[in-house]
Amino acid sequence: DNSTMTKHLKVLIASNDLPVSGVKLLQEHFTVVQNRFSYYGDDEKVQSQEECLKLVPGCSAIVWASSHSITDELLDKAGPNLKIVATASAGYNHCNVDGLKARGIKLTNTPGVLSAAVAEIAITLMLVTARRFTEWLQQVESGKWVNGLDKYLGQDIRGSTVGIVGFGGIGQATAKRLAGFEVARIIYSGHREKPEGKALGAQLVPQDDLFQQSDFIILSAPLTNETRHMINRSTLGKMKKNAIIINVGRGDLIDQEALYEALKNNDIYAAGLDVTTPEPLPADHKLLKLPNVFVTPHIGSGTERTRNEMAILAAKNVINALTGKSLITPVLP
Ligand SMILES: O=CC(=O)O
Repeated sequence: DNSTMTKHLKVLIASNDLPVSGVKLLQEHFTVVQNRFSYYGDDEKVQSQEECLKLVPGCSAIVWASSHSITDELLDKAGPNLKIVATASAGYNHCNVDGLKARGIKLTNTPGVLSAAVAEIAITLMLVTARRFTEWLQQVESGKWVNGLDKYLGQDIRGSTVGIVGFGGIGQATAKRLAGFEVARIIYSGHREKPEGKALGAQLVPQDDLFQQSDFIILSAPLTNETRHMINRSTLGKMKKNAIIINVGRGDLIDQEALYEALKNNDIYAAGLDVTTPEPLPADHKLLKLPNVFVTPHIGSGTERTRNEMAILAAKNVINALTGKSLITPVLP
């Protein structure tokens, strides 16, 4: 145990909601300062940002646990001690990679541990959109059921073609979970063939083919300049009338205005979104008025086990970085 060697190092936990398992692990090794305010939603956003700027000077590490952006101002305020930012998320589009790179600061994320939980939400959203839960739930709430044998019929996952955009950990975990659903085909798009594809019965196809052939299109790609608005008027125009889009990646993978039009005109069948632009999506947003949309509030990794594993992985990356060991899940080594 060399924790006495590191106790003088200060670590900022930049939000008040990191699972306590991660907080405790960090406290065993470092002097931990933690944001008292919530970074999710908007209520305490300004206080939370101010608190971070106040606490960060002299810190050797920051554990980031929100989808808000890491600003240059924050990194400058931290000063030369800052060695690593560990984000408790798989995505790192919000992490100011250029700013970290320019300052020689390491970055880690938490892929892998959350793949199963996010895949479960992808499957959930496939089921609830294919089976028209938005409409059914409205009927239950109003007490007026219209469940005649030929009414409000849904679609089967059985026999369908499922297209997965972004066949990394989450995409593969989703394919794995489809094994019992008797789908006809699993196809995926991306830069290269993945060695795991064969065992999962998944086949690499050009992205346009995926958009044209899929009954379900699952977005599990990271948000980059290349993937931003990959779902747009043009790609929506290639899709089948019964296509269902599931997004468990990032809201900005989709041009939401174009998606709204396609859903409203029934050019496609439905959308299941765990991520939106913005987050939170305002309660009166027009997307939420459509009968063929089901939205969840960015809960992909939200299970007890997964959030704990993410917190611990983030903490372990910090410990390794500050004790000269190699990072477990590096983005910027
Ligand atoms: O959105 C959640 C994540 O990137 O882990």
